[in-house]
Amino acid sequence: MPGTSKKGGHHKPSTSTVRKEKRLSEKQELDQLEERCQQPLVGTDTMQQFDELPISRKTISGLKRANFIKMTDIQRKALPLGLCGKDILGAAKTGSGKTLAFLVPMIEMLYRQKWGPMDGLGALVISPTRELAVQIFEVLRKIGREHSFSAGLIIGGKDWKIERELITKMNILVCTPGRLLQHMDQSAGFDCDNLQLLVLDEADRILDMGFKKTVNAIVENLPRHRQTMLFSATQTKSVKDLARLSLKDPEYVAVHEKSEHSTPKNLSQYYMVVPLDKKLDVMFNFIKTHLTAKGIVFLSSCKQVRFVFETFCKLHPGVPLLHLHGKQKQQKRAETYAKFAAQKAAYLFCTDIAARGLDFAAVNWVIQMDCPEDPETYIHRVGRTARYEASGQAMLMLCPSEETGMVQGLEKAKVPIQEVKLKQDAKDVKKEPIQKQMQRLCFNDPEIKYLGQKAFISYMRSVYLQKDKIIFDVNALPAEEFASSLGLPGAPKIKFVEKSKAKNAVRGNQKKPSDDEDDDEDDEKEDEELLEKSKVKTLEKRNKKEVVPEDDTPAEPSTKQTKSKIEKMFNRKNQGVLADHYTKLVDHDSDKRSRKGAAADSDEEDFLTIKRVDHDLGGEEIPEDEPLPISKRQQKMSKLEKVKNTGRGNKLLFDDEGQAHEMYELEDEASFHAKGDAQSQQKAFLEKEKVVMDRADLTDKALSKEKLREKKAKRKQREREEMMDDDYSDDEETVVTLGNPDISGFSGDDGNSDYSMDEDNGSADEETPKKRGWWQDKADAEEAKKKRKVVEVDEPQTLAEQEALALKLLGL
Ligand SMILES: Nc1ncnc2c1ncn2[C@@H]1O[C@H](COP(=O)(O)OP(=O)(O)OP(=O)(O)O)[C@@H](O)[C@H]1O
Repeated sequence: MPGTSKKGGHHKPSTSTVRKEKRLSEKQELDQLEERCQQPLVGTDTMQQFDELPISRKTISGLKRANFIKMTDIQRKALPLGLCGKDILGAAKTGSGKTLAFLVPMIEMLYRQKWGPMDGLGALVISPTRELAVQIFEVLRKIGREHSFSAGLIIGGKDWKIERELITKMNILVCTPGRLLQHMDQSAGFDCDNLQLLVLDEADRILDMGFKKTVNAIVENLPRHRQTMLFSATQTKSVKDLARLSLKDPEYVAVHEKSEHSTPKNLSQYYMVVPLDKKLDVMFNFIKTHLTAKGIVFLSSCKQVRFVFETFCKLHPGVPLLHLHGKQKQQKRAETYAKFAAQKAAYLFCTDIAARGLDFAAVNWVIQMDCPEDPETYIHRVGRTARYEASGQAMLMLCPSEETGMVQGLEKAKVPIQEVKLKQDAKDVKKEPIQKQMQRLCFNDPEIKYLGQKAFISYMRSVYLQKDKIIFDVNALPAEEFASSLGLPGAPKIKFVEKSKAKNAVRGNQKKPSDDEDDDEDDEKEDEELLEKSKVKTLEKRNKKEVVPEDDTPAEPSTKQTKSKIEKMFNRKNQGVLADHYTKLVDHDSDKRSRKGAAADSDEEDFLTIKRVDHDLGGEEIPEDEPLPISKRQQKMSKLEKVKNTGRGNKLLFDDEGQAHEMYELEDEASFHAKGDAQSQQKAFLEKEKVVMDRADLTDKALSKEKLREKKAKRKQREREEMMDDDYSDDEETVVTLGNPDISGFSGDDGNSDYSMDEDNGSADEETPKKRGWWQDKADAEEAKKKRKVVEVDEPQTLAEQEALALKLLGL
């Protein structure tokens, strides 16, 4: 009988029967799920496990395999609503499991709607950072492993062309706002008209000013009729925000709102008042005394992160150090993320790019070297530890001027934090191992010094640009001491500090600037002015080809005369390099150019510049009373200038006797005529030259042939490599991961689902080796491969061959 085989008298059902049964049970399940989801929610509060909810077997199995059995509070509250298609505003503490609270309803909604390859994009998850997007995508891969949707990760930093092609074939996208909008604008064929569900993770961040325009533009491209979910540990309740997302009667799910604290209960939080110039010392000592810990250290700018990371690495604390910030290339960021996740003991220096959502296992400490801009940022930063049921510790370093304002803010935000005192010996001026070493590093390596100067400036700028002027007072900071602590011979002069001082002097003893609207406007105007002025100044400087002097001169003229010996030596030693560095230091335009390039594929740069619009400082002024030091570079340039002005040189040829001759000397007439008449001489010359030219022509042709051959070989090699890459593209963290096992055929995971296009292919597809699906690990794929054992034989020709084949198939 076709389709059946006989072995030991046992009847095996045919493949089509198995498929029919499977289809039927799937249909029954879908009907039941749909019915349960339509019913009013009763008793869901008491449910403990995922499998008590109307969730498909496939998802439950994915959840189980990832060890998700019991629901967390936010999941218990949000899942029933999400599964019923409600719009949700979800708020719960960091590390409480919000990711599953939106991913499960998302997968289920598409499953219940029998979403297929031809339906296009069904669900969209937007994350503020690439790292968080990757993380969400990984969870989706885990729990959705048994579903057959195609899913893609769109975060920039990868091949645009490939992304553009694949994005049109995805059912689910996890992305960062900038890159998504770019595709909406530029990728023909990418449309979201069918979108059913939109999720904004870390919604308050995505909706804040930095992403405002991008998000508005994205939302304009989405259908109004859809389900929308917003999640964050610090949720937005702004009616305006919700209106622009067109939420329909959203359910506000805030599980920890009534709890006493806004941070995880297993988190111990401390703050320490540390003078600005002692922070590096304290941090380095902390690392040295916690060598077996895993910690995340937050600083306020990329430049500080780089400086502290580079210098600490050179000081060899005895534990791996890593750094993560928005100006790194995507690949580097991904590598750092993976490395830190895998380390048991390590310290990661980072900006707020890592403040939200990142879920590194077993982080013991979160240390905030720089004060966060507000309590929300504090809550997200410390939330990188004490996740789920783990415990953790957090330390906040506050400058004396920041203490009162910040501690009050934290209290208001229900953050339980206690003060620890800095040990007296750390305050002791004589004990400054880091400062001495920093000086040495800066002295020996101009790059480090340059980084130090940039770090200094960017820190001062970040404080200056902070909104909350009660906490952040740039004039209260000990600039000179801070510069010394970085190893710099003096504080780079910064104009905005001067300006701010002057402003305060005018204000006299009036109360400190508050963060009300007017003040903000004032600040913004002032920032814009500064930016414009310094742009003009930088341009003027560049036009004049001015050499910018070494600007280590302290801000105060009195200290200018007392240049230390070390400083003078340093200046001499690194004069050339420094002149170059200083050009870089004031060349903010070029900085911006490079930043522009980076920002093109760096979303978080967008938001990091919101309140911190990158203002040029314009403060690197040339002291009028000092002669300009001339760098080697400039000396060289002036030499060139001199040579230029001396007019064109003459080319001379020297004969065997050493006599100089002009390149073209006129022959005397007699010797010219002695060689024959002019015409025959011309003919002979032309013939001779033709031989030379022909020979050269031949060599050129051979050379170009050789080059063409090489080019062709290289192209072929590249094509071969690309083909190999295509075959294994889902081995690596790609921008777009093929969510479907076979994008061109769109076959389902087992080819049996109701909406699988090739379900009638019978057993033929069983014999075709399948590509590894996006939900499968390598090991899984290998296992599946082993299971699909196929006996390969040549067509039997004789009776004996047919018998042999029959025995082989019967396993005898
Ligand atoms: N039901 C569950 N059972 C076991 N572990 C869970 C469960 N839900 C989530 N987790 C784990 O808890 C950790 C935190 O989850 P998740 O990253 O979703 O938190 P979050 O609320 O989004 O945090 P954040 O606000 O920082 O983004 C993760 O490691 C996740 O694997």
